[in-house]
Amino acid sequence: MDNFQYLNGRLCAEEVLVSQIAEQYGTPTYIYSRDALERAYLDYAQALEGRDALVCYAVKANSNIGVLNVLARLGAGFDIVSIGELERVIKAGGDPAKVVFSGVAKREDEIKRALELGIHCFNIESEAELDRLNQVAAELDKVAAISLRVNPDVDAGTHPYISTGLKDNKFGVAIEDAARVYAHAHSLSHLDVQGVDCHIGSQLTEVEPFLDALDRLLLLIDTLAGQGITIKHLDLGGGLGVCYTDEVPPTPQEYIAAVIDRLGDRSLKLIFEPGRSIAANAGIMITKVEFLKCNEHKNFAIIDGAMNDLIRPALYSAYMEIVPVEVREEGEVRRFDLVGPVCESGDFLGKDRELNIEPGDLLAVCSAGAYGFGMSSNYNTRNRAAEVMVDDNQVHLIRKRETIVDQLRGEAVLPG
Ligand SMILES: Cc1ncc(COP(=O)(O)O)c(C=O)c1O
Ligand SMILES: N[C@@H](CCCC[NH3+])C(=O)O
Repeated sequence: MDNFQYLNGRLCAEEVLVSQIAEQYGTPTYIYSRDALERAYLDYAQALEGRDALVCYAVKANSNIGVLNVLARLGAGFDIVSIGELERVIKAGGDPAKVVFSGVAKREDEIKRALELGIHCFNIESEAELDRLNQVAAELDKVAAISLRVNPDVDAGTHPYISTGLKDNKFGVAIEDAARVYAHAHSLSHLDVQGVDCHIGSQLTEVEPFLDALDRLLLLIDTLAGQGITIKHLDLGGGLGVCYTDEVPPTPQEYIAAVIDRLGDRSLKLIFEPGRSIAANAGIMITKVEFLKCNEHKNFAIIDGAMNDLIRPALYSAYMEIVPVEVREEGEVRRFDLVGPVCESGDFLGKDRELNIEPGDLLAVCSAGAYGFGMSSNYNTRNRAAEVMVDDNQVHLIRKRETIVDQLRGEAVLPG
């Protein structure tokens, strides 16, 4: 969180006081740092310099078009999982020729639009999806570049909800079926087999599971070569973790160096789909303490940010660091559960946090740039938060706070 630091006890986003941003834009608000986003992307791009490679930022991590635009300007590619994400990429100035399309159930209309826009590759997750793509491509008289997402049955050692590379998970084609499915893909007239793809999970803090998966994919690539199918690119998905508490994940440089080392003299184009490791530490979410509610068992700090704004703690029991925006000189540190206004006992952003706070104080939830706003909802008819980006000490509103009028647009009562 280098771009969010204290100066004389006051939290700054770059050199802008976070309290000033709160005053201008209200709370809860997501604050992103352009510099942090750029540096995180460049960590990948620079580690791959001199190689045929593509860094496809996983749009789902943070799909704000201001965020996408910052990355597009650096030449990023994008990993999408819906046509909505592709439209965002286009609106943000991204290049469709650098887009890979993941996801287990691409609809015909989504495939059609992606083919018309000329994306780089479809990451296909089942045989049925291969046939669907071939049929839509034939109707449009196009040839679709594909890679198969292979499920290598590797334990990513992460939360079960964000583990994707095990036999039990819905994702990809089982590695033992892959050679047969590739042969089928190769036989289809409107498909061009280009790559092999996998994504074994998110928030990985060790390099070994990635390398285990890589070893299995390399074996598959050699088997396919024996079948006369030449694989040109290797897409290892996303998944590199960040530090939320005390995790020490490998850096992108370390991870990529280990991958390149494993490739030997194979001349494969490399594709990565990082989401969290680009966006998480580029953002915080700020919220205000409304009330303190203390009884003999517990102290609750009731805040104006809730599970609808940031669902990671409620959904995965994820730990997110929460810090005061202005450090109090006086008063006492007490232990609080930080709970929101939503009518659910699971509505908390943090538990048992030692803080010196009073009503009206501002708090910042750290590392909230990924899977924060993008997973927010209108539950309890709450309006979605505002999003701002700090750039060169300027604060830009990149999504205005939603209003109830915005929310009700499109809803209707029955006639009569
Ligand atoms: C196919 C695919 N690629 C990339 C990502 C991005 O993962 P992460 O944010 O962990 O880098 C995901 C999400 O886990 C994914 O499902
Ligand atoms: N949404 C998850 C990660 C899942 C990534 C998508 N496959 C999180 O907040 O940690």
